[in-house]
Amino acid sequence: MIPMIDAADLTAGDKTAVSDLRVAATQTGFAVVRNTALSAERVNEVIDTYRAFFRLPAEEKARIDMARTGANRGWGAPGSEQVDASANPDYKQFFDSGFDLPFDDPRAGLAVYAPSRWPQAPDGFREVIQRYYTDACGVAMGVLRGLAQAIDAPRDYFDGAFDVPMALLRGNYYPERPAWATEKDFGIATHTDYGCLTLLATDGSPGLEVRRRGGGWLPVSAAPGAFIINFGDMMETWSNGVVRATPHRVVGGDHERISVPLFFNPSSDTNVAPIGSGEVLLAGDHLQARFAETYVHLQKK
Ligand SMILES: O=C(O)CCC(=O)C(=O)O
Ligand SMILES: [Fe+2]
Repeated sequence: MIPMIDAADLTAGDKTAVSDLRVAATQTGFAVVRNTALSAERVNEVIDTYRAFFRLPAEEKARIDMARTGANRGWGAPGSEQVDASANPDYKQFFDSGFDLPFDDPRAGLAVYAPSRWPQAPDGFREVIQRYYTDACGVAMGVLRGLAQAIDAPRDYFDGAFDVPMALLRGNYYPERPAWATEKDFGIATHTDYGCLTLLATDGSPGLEVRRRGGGWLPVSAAPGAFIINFGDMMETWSNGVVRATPHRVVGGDHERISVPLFFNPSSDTNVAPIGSGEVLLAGDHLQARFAETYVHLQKK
């Protein structure tokens, strides 16, 4: 069973909400969070906005193809991400945007803070996506405060680490599963997320499957307005394995599907080495290493 958590209860420190989040973080790996500051209307607007972008001709999207850059901002064409080395590159396409650094920030040269690349169409795309980015980061921070409490740390434990978040907002577009797809082809192949917390909105249709600890796959879906959350590799490392990163995938089926993950990651100079280990592992290096493994254009050949 995937826990269902009320965000307002979590903010209030409600015991049940906190203990449900503890179960999600340490056992099931996934939860559904509802009653956040983001309404179903807002999420539908974002999904419709991404859909209008994905419907543009490929030549148009190619003008902001991330493959021509050394970073991961803009359009990711089908086949541009390979999250599992034993599977083929994913057949999904996607659009990634990131945190807007002030222009004089000394971190401006880092790929993890690369400037977003915006399409000329559809109208209003940038405004809708940036507004959602800001508000989704707020919702994610609220979940992290609950997580801190759930793992017996002070509620503000993570706050200082996320003031310049390497947060990446993605729109995923899965077409109908292609007729040519083999058992090595996926919408997105089996993977764990790379960062700390993923806040996932979807169009409500099924497709996501979560690996059960005992084996097998559990379908998880949530209507727009509810969010699927899970934890990534960085949080697993940082928490000394207390919080777990859980593998998941989308095989794809007979319908198109849009999902919108916010990958919520701390500032690049955060030490995410296991707490108490005395080691140093910078969040920026951790994240960049995972990007270099999985984005085809960043893979070392
Ligand atoms: O589309 C989904 O439901 C999951 C997407 C996902 O796992 C990802 O983008 O990391
Ligand atoms: Fe994922």
